[in-house]
Amino acid sequence: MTVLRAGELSKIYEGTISTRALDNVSFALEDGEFVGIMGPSGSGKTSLLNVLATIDEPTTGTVTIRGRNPHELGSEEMALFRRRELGFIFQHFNLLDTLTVEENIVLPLTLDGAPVARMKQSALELARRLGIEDVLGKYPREISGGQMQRTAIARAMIHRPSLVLADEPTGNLDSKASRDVMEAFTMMNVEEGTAILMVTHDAFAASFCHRVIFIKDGRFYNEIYRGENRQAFFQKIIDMMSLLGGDTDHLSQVRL
Ligand SMILES: Nc1ncnc2c1ncn2[C@@H]1O[C@H](COP(=O)(O)OP(=O)(O)OP(=O)(O)O)[C@@H](O)[C@H]1O
Repeated sequence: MTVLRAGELSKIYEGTISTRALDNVSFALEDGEFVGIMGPSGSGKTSLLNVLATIDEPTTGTVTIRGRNPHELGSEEMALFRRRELGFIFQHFNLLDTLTVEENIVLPLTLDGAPVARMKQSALELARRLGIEDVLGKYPREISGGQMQRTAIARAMIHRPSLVLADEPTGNLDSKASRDVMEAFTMMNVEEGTAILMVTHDAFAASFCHRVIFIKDGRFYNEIYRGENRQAFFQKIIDMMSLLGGDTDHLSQVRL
């Protein structure tokens, strides 16, 4: 079944000079797929993610998530839809500083009024699987970036959303923490069957995806599939990034 469909999406920002950030972008994500979006700086990746995440409206075109167009929902329905169907993971983790790791993880369930014992049990199970059970009682400022991002992953997973949208999830992490975080994404994808769409500049992170879609100047440019070998895929991604041009400072050092 199709989890997410982007149908001929265009986004124009009006201003003194109007900018066409997205130009007729179409693609679909099937159940359980893990897909990366890459492209040079300014190619429209964030605009695309914001439209898909219902944070922003497309100028034209449609977004369909599990057969429904969230942009057609009223604000209350939209809030519920986002909370139930979607998980979000950001570059800056977006954890609440005044809550412990455990409280951050169960936050979506708290909003739904779930029983405390069940929430604690779910948080513990997820924390074990993500290797963060030792820090459940700590505050975000007391843990590492990799642990913060795994906390954010646990929080996104606790609702068992059908789709997780991630924006540069390894953007603030060193290579060891990036690997842990990408392994956590893979666990969520394989064990829970969660479909993931991840925007990234990081070829290492992208090499964990099944497929990477490249965009340039707001348009679909190409897509490549992983196959069996992640190292070979990493090289193909690097080659495609050099072909695309644009900023290459984001090219991650080789860390297979
Ligand atoms: N709110 C806005 N108002 C006007 N123009 C915008 C706005 N947001 C983005 N743009 C423009 O739209 C284009 C696409 O930007 P976008 O942020 O989607 O690209 P990106 O691929 O995510 O870039 P980066 O990799 O640098 O984050 C750029 O030309 C940008 O300047």
